[in-house]
Amino acid sequence: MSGIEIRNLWKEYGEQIVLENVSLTIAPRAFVALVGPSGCGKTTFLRMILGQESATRGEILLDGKLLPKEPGPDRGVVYQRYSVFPHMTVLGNVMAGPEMRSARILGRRFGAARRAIADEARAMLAEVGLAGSEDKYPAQLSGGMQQRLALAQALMMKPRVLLLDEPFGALDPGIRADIHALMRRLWNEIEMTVIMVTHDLREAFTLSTRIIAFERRRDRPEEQARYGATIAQDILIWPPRVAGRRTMYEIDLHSLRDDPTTMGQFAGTTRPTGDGHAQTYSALG
Ligand SMILES: Nc1ncnc2c1ncn2[C@@H]1O[C@H](COP(=O)(O)OP(=O)(O)OP(=O)(O)O)[C@@H](O)[C@H]1O
Repeated sequence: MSGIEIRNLWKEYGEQIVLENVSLTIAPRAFVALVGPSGCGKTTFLRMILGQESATRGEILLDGKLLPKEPGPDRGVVYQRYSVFPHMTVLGNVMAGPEMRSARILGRRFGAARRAIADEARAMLAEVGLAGSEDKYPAQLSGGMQQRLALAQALMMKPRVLLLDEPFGALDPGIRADIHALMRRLWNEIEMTVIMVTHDLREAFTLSTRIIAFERRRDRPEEQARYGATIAQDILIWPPRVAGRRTMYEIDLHSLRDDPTTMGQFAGTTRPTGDGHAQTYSALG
């Protein structure tokens, strides 16, 4: 399981309030898209879940336990660019994380352990469509291939939460469609919760189970220091998507009733009414 609970989270940098009182429950295996205007704190929010930034106030819990203060293998991340090591081969990049972990546990890497990691890395590269590129360096790959590599590298650590910061933002539309299909397959197959920052609403609707929009409700310059961004919209994708179940007919809608991913706890959520139609609640009313 990998449910995330965010309780009354605030982030301030000096005088500037970036995030204001964000509370959110994310169900295990949800795919949440995070949208909002530039500078509203999406990356900051992701970095707090990753453990690269600490909250000024509030808590983040993963499966009911407070998140450790530093990044760990339970949380993987892919950025728009520069997620991979340029001086390592494709295979080396994918092996690096597990090798470091096994070196820490065993003191050094034994031949058999290393071979097992290499086998797993090759299988992962095949999974993301990079079989045959094992000996290349990242600079020899296209942008789409580099992002596939970054995904493979993150997934090798078997994260419970995968954080994506505009991972497909720099790709051409055709390549982006291919990698969307890959991303959807990986989310269906692997037990993980995904949180993705994107500027592309179409991408958000294509991939996610739920869209969270951050917005600064008061945005006059003199108010910026006193008010941060918070959740302005919480939109359920309808018909619902559930990881591992590809069609609506495989989804037991009644079992979803207590699932915040699909039922949405906040104003602005689109809820199924039970008769197959969606009902949208006003965001601010
Ligand atoms: N380390 C930092 N020190 C001070 N201010 C910061 C720091 N990191 C971010 N900020 C500020 O916090 C605000 C939110 O930044 P953030 O990058 O999280 O926004 P964003 O919504 O991801 O923006 P974009 O969509 O443009 O990537 C910005 O005003 C930014 O300048």
